[in-house]
Amino acid sequence: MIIPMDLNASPLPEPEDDEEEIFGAQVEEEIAHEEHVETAVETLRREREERRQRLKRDLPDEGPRQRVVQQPRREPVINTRFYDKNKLPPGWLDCPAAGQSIGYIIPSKVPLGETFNDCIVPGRRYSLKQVIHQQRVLGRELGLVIDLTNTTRYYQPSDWKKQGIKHVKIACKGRDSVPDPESVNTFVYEVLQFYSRQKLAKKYILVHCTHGHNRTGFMTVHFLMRSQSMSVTEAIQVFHNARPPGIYKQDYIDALYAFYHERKPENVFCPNTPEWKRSSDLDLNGEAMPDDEDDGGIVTASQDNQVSTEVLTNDDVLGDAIPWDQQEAMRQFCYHSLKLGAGAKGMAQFPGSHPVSLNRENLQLLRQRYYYATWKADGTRYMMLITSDGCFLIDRNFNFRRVQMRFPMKQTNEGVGRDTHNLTLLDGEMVIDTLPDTQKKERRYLIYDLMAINSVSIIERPFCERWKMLEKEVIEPRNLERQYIYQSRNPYYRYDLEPFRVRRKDFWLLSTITKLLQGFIPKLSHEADGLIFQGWDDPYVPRTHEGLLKWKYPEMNSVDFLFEVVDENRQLLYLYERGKKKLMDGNHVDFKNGEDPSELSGKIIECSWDSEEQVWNCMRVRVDKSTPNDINTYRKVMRSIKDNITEEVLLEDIGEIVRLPMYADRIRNDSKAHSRQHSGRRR
Ligand SMILES: Nc1nc2c(ncn2[C@@H]2O[C@H](COP(=O)(O)OP(=O)(O)OP(=O)(O)O)[C@@H](O)[C@H]2O)c(=O)[nH]1
Repeated sequence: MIIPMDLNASPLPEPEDDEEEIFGAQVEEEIAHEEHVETAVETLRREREERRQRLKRDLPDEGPRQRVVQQPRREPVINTRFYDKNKLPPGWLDCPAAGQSIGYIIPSKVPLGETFNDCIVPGRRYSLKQVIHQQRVLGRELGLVIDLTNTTRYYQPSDWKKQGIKHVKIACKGRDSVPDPESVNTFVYEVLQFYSRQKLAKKYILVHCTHGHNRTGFMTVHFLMRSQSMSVTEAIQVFHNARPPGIYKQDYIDALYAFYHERKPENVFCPNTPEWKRSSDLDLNGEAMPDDEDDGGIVTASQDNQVSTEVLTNDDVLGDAIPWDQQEAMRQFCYHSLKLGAGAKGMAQFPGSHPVSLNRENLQLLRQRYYYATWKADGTRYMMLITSDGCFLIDRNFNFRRVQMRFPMKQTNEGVGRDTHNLTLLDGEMVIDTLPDTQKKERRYLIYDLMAINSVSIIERPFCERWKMLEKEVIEPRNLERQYIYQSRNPYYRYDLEPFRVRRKDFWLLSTITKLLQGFIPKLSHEADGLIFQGWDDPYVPRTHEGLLKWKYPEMNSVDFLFEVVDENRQLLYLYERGKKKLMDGNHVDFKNGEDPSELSGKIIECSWDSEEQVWNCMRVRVDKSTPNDINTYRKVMRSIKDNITEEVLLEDIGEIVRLPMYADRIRNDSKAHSRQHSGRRR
């Protein structure tokens, strides 16, 4: 999306005199005992003022200000509970009102309601009405205000609405932390939605925190990063130009580089704290007093920046939450790409293709169609949607979460084109690899299918074509850019800081299945629980795909039950039948790993069948699933258990299959093509 830049707009006029302002202050809930509080506040204020005067007298002019910038901030000496509800935010008065527009975003300090008038002389007021008026003078109509302050005391949001302006509150603590990723996602979504809805009349978005620098800058930079091809340095500079000195908290700047996996260039410096902020309020140590909501202490940069000591598990929740509406729109895109028609709002189910268990009957399919095999990676299933403003993992519950990844487009001959993929839909398994040399654990997304590329559905194309496109269009451009990062559009990007690695899954000719089973799988650096047989010419079939076959090691054939414990520790096992719970009478589970059954009541448990004891064994709790298997899946698993296709039987059968003429010819051709490709790569 291209957002017109309006960086040369003229500076704003000074705030005008008060024109009968319309706000009443909102009384903060926590100030319950007003009289007591006001006396305490008065005393504290007087004491602080005395200390400030003393410091001003005793210290040379620049002394304390230097220390403000260089020393780590200490805890405030005043209990913030005693803040006067009409106290001006420190530095607010001298802080410039608003910056120049960045596209349609106008960064601003918080406008204050009329209850603040006693503290502000006419001529220095900046109320909601004045904001609207000032922007009108500059030819801008406001349509949306995004309020990032962490309080409701500054003005009444309903006053914006009375003027026909939408108000969105995204409360962000300014102290001790950068805005959290979910708030950032909400901000970017709100702005994008606002842009996309107003086709003709372009209205502007006022974004404010308390002073319109750090939180406002942080959010604006995120928006620029996701809506345009920019580096973090460029985006920070754009904000700096529009609202000097821009973001002036070092940790906010570091968090932005960390979030977008970019190396910070050596010549990037954090601006000094502006004069209006430094001289506003000083505490006993000569440091700037924090506002109750804004400013302050030690900021934690994104976790990517820190050395991680976490233990990786397949059940970890990956990525950041995003607004529900955004998920709903992306669900519809998936349904559309998979040609499923529109899913009922809020009711859509995970549409990914699902294999069926191999039995003696469907084993015959291998003789009728041309198949390849691959190991059945045992991690967590995710589809992935890459869009220009982010990359989203889609779990089995059809929930979307954002992960910070980069998927560049293939370079055209002209070397121009869009920078990254937009609306490309993939399918795969997230596994945890243990690196053989160091035993270090690393997450890897093994992609095995490509269903849409840049918004074009390709599900009807044969699998072999989709799989080749996956390599050419998605994997190769990433690898190339990674290799030649210094020549890329963003030489500061660091793929090694992404939350997981990415690879295309390999598929093996059926003639090499013994090697796959006995040589390759045992050496894999992640778990595998069987094989997948993939029809080489098959389309992508959403939901159950009767032609996509899974073979599991016999002891790993499993069913996911909904488990419940009722009175007197009676176990109940449920499956689903036409979307409703179905009690599986006569089934019983053993908990050989010492789990307490009563604690698992209400959970989905994955069980394998012990044919000697005629009982189910609980293997694990499926935290990634909210519904049990369907009765039909259960029947297929039971059939596969009964048919008992052992490794031996399987290898024997496939040995026969690959001698069939249809296989023999294609295998010969494919082998030649593979070796040509490999020798081409080696050259
Ligand atoms: N289609 C396909 N699926 C694979 C592949 N490798 C691993 N899988 C996984 O195999 C799963 C299907 O096997 P099941 O045994 O039915 O599923 P599960 O592992 O118990 O988990 P559920 O998906 O919850 O049923 C898919 O959902 C994928 O997560 C692959 O190469 N192709």
